[in-house]
Amino acid sequence: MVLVVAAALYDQQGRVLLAQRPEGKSMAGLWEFPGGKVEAGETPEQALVRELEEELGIRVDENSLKPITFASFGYPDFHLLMPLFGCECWEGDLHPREGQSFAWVSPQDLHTYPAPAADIPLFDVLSGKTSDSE
Ligand SMILES: Nc1nc2c([nH]c(=O)n2[C@@H]2O[C@H](COP(=O)(O)OP(=O)(O)OP(=O)(O)O)[C@@H](O)[C@H]2O)c(=O)[nH]1
Repeated sequence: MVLVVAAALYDQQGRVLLAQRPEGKSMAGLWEFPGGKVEAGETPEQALVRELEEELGIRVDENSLKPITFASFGYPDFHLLMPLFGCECWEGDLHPREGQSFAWVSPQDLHTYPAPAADIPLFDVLSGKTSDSE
């Protein structure tokens, strides 16, 4: 099982940041939440603060990370467990430090972006979609 932690960064219009996985990585071209694997000895919050600095060049206080939901998804080669934290404040401007493209997306439009299968239930949560409303 692989523990990955991810962030839904919100701008002032309530849009969410998606990043496109660059060429050369697994699942290249798909849009996902910034984040990455939790390393040995890290809490999920510490890992997310580190990843956001490494990937986007922003500084986030752990206290600004609010748990939203999680993904638990079986890929053919590993099982992903991924808590998703919301974050509305950070320091610094976003820079694609790993060559990613960025998109600020209204929650109801998240489904129009091709994404890893594990993310689809997370898009449902963020857009307020329930099984009753399908
Ligand atoms: N950051 C992030 N990773 C996700 C999301 N959804 C999802 O399935 N993943 C998967 O979780 C893993 C995160 O790994 P990572 O981003 O730290 O590492 P990486 O690019 O080096 O991955 P790789 O070793 O698979 O190439 C990847 O397999 C990625 O495809 C998501 O929304 N955000």
